[in-house]
Amino acid sequence: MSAVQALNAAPYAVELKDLRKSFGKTEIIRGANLAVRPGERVAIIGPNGAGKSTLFNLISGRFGPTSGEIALNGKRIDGKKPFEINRLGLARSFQITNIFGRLSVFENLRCGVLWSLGYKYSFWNRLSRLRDANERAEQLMEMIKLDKKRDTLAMNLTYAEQRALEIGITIAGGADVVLLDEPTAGMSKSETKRFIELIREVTVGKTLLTVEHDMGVVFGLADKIAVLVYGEVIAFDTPDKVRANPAVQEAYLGSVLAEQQAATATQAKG
Ligand SMILES: Nc1ncnc2c1ncn2[C@@H]1O[C@H](COP(=O)(O)OP(=O)(O)OP(=O)(O)O)[C@@H](O)[C@H]1O
Repeated sequence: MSAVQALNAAPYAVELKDLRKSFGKTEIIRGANLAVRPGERVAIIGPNGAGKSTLFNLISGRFGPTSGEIALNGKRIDGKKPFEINRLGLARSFQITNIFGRLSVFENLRCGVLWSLGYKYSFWNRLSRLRDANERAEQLMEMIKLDKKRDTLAMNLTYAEQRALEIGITIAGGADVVLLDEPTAGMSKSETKRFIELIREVTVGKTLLTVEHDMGVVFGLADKIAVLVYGEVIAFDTPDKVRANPAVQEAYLGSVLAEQQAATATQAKG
């Protein structure tokens, strides 16, 4: 079997089948289908209110679907709790930074590692003896390029460094599917560029799903783009094909690209 055949035979990393979610009488996710192969980097884009965050909440188990199926590496996960899904290999970071400000970079990462190993608070006084956790935290710190800030309290890091730390905590448990919600939101252009590079590096060999509004990030990071409009995936393809897709142009991308080009032109003039 060739490598390509083997990949095609492997179960999808994430698969959604006719997924639906209603809040009260309003159906927000309306029969979404998606099949993401292991190792793919996928950006989910779509207009405000299309249901992107809801989709993430369904995949990570924060909400249960009204109907339909979600599978992770071929195993059904719909209806499971977030921590169970996490143990099965899916990790998610949030738009709101989820770190301990009064702990150092190293301590934050070590907490992430220990959490993933299922340690309890009572073990924390023996932390220094947990050599595996320490080693893994050191490795993570190098991966996210914060090794020079090892003992800095998280609250004293820059915003971009805090977001990097958060990604380190997210991947601490070794999940092979990573969900990042607007990873570069609030960053400057140069920070964003560096951050995309960092995300690429730390997710090598992993499956990545991001929700993203910034088309620069989408086209710089994604192997494939899923376009969500009114709770349905209307296109799922490579960036070039999605860009050229008339249905996507009409429903979303045409106006967004025009807006972003206009904003860039205004900035250039100013
Ligand atoms: N817990 C909830 N209860 C009721 N309605 C909700 C809930 N969560 C989301 N919604 C509604 O679902 C719709 C989709 O919201 P969602 O946040 O998933 O969209 P989105 O595509 O992520 O939007 P944005 O790009 O603006 O972040 C919105 O109309 C929102 O008000």
